[in-house]
Amino acid sequence: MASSTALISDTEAWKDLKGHVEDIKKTHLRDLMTDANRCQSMMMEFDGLLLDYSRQRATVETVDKLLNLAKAAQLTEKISRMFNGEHINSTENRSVLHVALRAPKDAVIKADGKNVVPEVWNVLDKIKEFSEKIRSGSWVGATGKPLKDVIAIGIGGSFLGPLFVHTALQTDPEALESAKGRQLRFLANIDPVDVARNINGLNPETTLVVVVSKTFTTAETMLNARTLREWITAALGASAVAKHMVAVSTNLALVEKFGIDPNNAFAFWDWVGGRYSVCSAVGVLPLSLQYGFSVVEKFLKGASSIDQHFQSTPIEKNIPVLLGLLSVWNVSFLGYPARAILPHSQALEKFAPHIQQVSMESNGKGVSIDGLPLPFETGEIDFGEPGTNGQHSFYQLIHQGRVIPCDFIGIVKSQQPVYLKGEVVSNHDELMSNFFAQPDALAYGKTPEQLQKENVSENLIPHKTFSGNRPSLSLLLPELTAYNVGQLLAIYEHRVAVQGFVWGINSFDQWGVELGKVLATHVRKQLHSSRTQGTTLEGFNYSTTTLLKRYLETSSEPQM
Ligand SMILES: O=P(O)(O)OC[C@H]1O[C@H](O)[C@H](O)[C@@H](O)[C@@H]1O
Repeated sequence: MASSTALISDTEAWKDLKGHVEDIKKTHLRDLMTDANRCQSMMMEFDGLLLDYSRQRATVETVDKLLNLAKAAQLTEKISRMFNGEHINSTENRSVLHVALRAPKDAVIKADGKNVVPEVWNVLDKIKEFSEKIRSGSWVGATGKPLKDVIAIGIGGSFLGPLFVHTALQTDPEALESAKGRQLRFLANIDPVDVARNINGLNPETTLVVVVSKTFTTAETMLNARTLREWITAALGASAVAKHMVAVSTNLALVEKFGIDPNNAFAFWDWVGGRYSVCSAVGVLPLSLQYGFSVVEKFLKGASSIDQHFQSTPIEKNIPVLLGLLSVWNVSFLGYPARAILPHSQALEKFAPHIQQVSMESNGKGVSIDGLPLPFETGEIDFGEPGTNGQHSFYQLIHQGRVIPCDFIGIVKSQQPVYLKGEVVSNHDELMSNFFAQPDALAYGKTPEQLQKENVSENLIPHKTFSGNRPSLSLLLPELTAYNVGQLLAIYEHRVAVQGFVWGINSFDQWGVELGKVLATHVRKQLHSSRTQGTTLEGFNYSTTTLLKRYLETSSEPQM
C-alpha cells in the first residue's frame, strides 16, 4: 500500500500496468471484440443507464490491473473521506461535499462535525418559495409588472453547469411546458458584446437579474453586475434594484455591500467547489425560476442516485470508478492526451464545455497533493460537439490522424421525436444510426485487403485505409429528463474525482488560474493611467509594450 507521500507511479500496481502496455500493443480491437465473454464483462447497468466499454484498448486482465491500481491509490478510502467531509482539498483546507447538495432531506452529511443537509434544504426551500413567487407573478417589478425574464450573471463554475442543464432541459416536454412565456439568459463574458446580446429585446421592467458568484469578487461578474445594475437604475431608478436584482454567493457580506437585499441572497458554502456548484443555488435558483422547483428537484434526485451508487458500489461494478480508471489508462499508460465527449443529442450541446471545466480545472496539475513534482502527466484535453455535427467537422482527425478516446453518449427516447411519412426511419433513428456506427468504424477501421476486394485503385488505397484500434466507450441513457441530466452530471463529476484520487493530486483547487488574473490587474492599472493621465507604459516586456502601445494609440474607448 502506498504511503501518503509516495507517488502512485512508484507502486508495483503502476509498474505492472506499464509493463502490460506491451501486451496491449500486440492486440487489435478487431480481435478483442470477437471475445463475447470479454465484451459481456465490460457492460454495466445502473438505474436505467447502460455503459459499454468493450471498445477500450483493454482486456479483462487490464481491468484487473487497473482495479489493483485503485487499491494501491487507496481509492475506496479516498471516496469515503470525501463523503465523510474530511478536508481533502488540503491546499484550501476545505471539505468537498457537492454530494450534500443533492442528498435527501433525511441524510446526514457532516462538515466539521455539523450535519450540513438541513442548511442545504433551508436554501432549497427558500429557492422554491422565491421562484414560485416570481413565476406566479405575486412578486412584481418596480412598475408592478411580473418578471418573466431572467439574466443570470456568472462565469466559470457559476455559469457553465447551469448553462449545460438549461440547454438540456429546454426541449424536455415537461420542462418546456413549465417554462412557457419565460426566458433564461446567461451573461458570462466581460466582453461588452455579451451584455449587448443579453439585454437585446429585454425590458428592465420585466427582467430579474441573478448575480451568481461564489466569491463575489470575480472581476468579470462584478463589472457585468454593475453594468446591469446601471441598465436597471437608468430605466427604473435606484430603488428598483431591490426588486430586480438577487444574488447567489458564499460571501453574503459582499452581496449586501453591492446593494442587494440580504433577504434576496441565496447562500452556499466553501465546501462546494465552483465547478461542482450547479446543484447549489448557483444552478438551482436560475433553473427553478425558468422551469419550476419540481423539475429541478428531479435533476437533483438523478445526481443523488449516482452519488449513492458511487459511494456504496464495489469498485469493479462502480460506473464512475471504472470510467475514471479507464481514463487513467488512456492518459498515463497508452499516452493519449485528449478525450472527445460526443453526445448524440443536441440538448447536450453544452455538456462538453461544462465537463471541460470540471475535468481540466480539476486534474490539470503538475504536482502531487503533497507538493511533489509528478513524473507523469495528469488530466486530459477535453473537447466535444454533439453528434452528428462533430462528424462533419473533426472526426477526420479521430479516424485517420491522432488517436483520441471518445465518449459516445446516446439517448433511447428523443425529447422531440419526428417521423416523416415515407421515410425509412424516424429522425432520431437516423441520428442514432451514427451513434451505433461510429464506435465500430473507430475500432475496426478498414484494411488495404478490404479495399482491394472493393476494387479501389492502388493509389487511393493508402488514403482510404483506416487503421482502426481506436478506443471509445458508449453510454446509453433511456431518455433525457431532468433526472437523467442529473445522473450524467454526477457520473462525470465522480469520474474526474476518481482520476485525481488515482493520480494522487488535489482535484479540488485551481491555483493555476490566478497568475493571469494578477497580471491583468497590472494592465488594468496601466490602461487607466495611460488613458486618464497619458502615463507612458512601464514595467512590461518589449512584446506587451508594443501591443499595448498599438492598442492605446489606435483605440478611443469611451471614458466615463
Ligand atoms: O463563482 P466565482 O467566485 O465568481 O468564480 C468563478 C470562477 O472563477 C475562477 O476562474 C475559478 O477558476 C473558477 O473555478 C470559478 O468557477
